[in-house]
Amino acid sequence: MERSPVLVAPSLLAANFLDLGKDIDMVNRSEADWFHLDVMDGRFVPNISFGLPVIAQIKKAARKPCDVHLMIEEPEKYAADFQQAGADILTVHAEACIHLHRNIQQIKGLGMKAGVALNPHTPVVVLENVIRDIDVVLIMSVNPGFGGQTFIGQSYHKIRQLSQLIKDTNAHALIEVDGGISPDNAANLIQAGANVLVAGSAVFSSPEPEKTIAAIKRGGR
Ligand SMILES: O=C(CO)[C@H](O)[C@H](O)COP(=O)(O)O
Repeated sequence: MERSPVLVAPSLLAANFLDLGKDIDMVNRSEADWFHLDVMDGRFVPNISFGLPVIAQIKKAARKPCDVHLMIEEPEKYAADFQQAGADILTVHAEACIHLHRNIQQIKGLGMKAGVALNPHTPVVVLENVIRDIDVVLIMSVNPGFGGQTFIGQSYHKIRQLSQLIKDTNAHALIEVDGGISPDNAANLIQAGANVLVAGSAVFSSPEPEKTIAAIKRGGR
């Protein structure tokens, strides 16, 4: 069977917020597939980023789906607000959800695709009983909270384990990987089974960001 093409989701966390419209236009023009938007609350992760009003503004200019990654406690309190702000895919952390199954149903009930993120220390097996309900699993390949960190090599093993779980359970979830991704490791990630690659610093610190996006999509070539 032919493999579906890899999706690329530039993370606006690394964009220039003084000229955000320019970076959004670049992503619109590029071969990128989604906008990746990182929301941090200073509690679930040791950093605070941006929230609902900024996402609502980004949504007005974005011509591609908005993939919102909630690094926040009690995400269920805000799911409807993020849907209103324009999230197409809403990802919560397994570690932040006491009732993960309920949270996934809530997101889908609001008409969004449901994502579940796993921190580097969280084993894939925690998803065994919900994997068939999930649209996207986000494997964090750095500890969440900051851009520009070094990719954690153990993530390859986790991607392969998740890929096997998806096959074994006949699930349809996409495997998204986030943290320390660049054209240098894209081929290995795709080979391991990743379907969606998130990249922040590699894209927005590149002198030719559109070419970098295209290179990640083609596995570094
Ligand atoms: O979720 C994140 C941080 O928590 C970012 O999306 C991720 O780190 C991407 O940034 P970079 O490509 O610079 O590593």
